[in-house]
Amino acid sequence: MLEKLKQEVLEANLELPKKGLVVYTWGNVSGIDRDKNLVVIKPSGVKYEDLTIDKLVVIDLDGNVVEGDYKPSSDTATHLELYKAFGEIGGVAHTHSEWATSYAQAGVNIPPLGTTHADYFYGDIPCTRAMRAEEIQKEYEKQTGKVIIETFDGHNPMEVPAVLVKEHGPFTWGTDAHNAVYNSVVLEEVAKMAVKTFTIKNDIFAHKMSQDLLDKHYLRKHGVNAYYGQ
Ligand SMILES: O=C(CO)[C@@H](O)[C@@H](O)COP(=O)(O)O
Repeated sequence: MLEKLKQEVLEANLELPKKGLVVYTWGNVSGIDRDKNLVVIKPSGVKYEDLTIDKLVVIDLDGNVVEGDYKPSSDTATHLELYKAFGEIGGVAHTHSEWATSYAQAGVNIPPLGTTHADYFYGDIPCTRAMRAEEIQKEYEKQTGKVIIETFDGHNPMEVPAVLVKEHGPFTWGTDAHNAVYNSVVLEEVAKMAVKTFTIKNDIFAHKMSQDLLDKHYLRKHGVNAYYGQ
């Protein structure tokens, strides 16, 4: 069942160590079949070098395992909350990539400083609020998803397909599992450049890019009259 989606999710997961975004088992990727409302996700705690298609887990939107012999990722409930709230997304990725996680640990949004950011993210990449004790103690992973959704209240998740979960790390999403990982790669580069920019000169007022340039770069790629590429 879902062989094409499983292949996509396998390749997207394997892309994480290839791009240097995960160490050991510090991440996971999933993809959804919106017709069947089924999600394919990495099994929990399985090393990337041991990951094969038959180890992926198929779950329904309530988290019930429909197919697979392994336990799904411990972050499954977070992925499911995102799929339920953001109807247009087809894939979710989570990593502990160094630069983005450093922002998450500092509890600071990544502001748009230049066109690299603006080509993919139409504004700040937000950091969530800290999780409350009761959210940590009960249904922690589900509550993590809810805190992300709260952070995006009133904002289009496709315009900024990434979030920094405070004291934890980044989640990204996209049209499918590959696109979610692509956004993780871009997020990491943008986070690294932001740290370096502030290291050279620590002045947010000097660096925050103009709204005109942010509009130009985001909309020429993603707007109704986009003209970037072929
Ligand atoms: O966030 C964390 C740990 O802090 C997890 O995402 C990471 O260890 C991966 O967990 P899984 O192996 O997917 O269960």
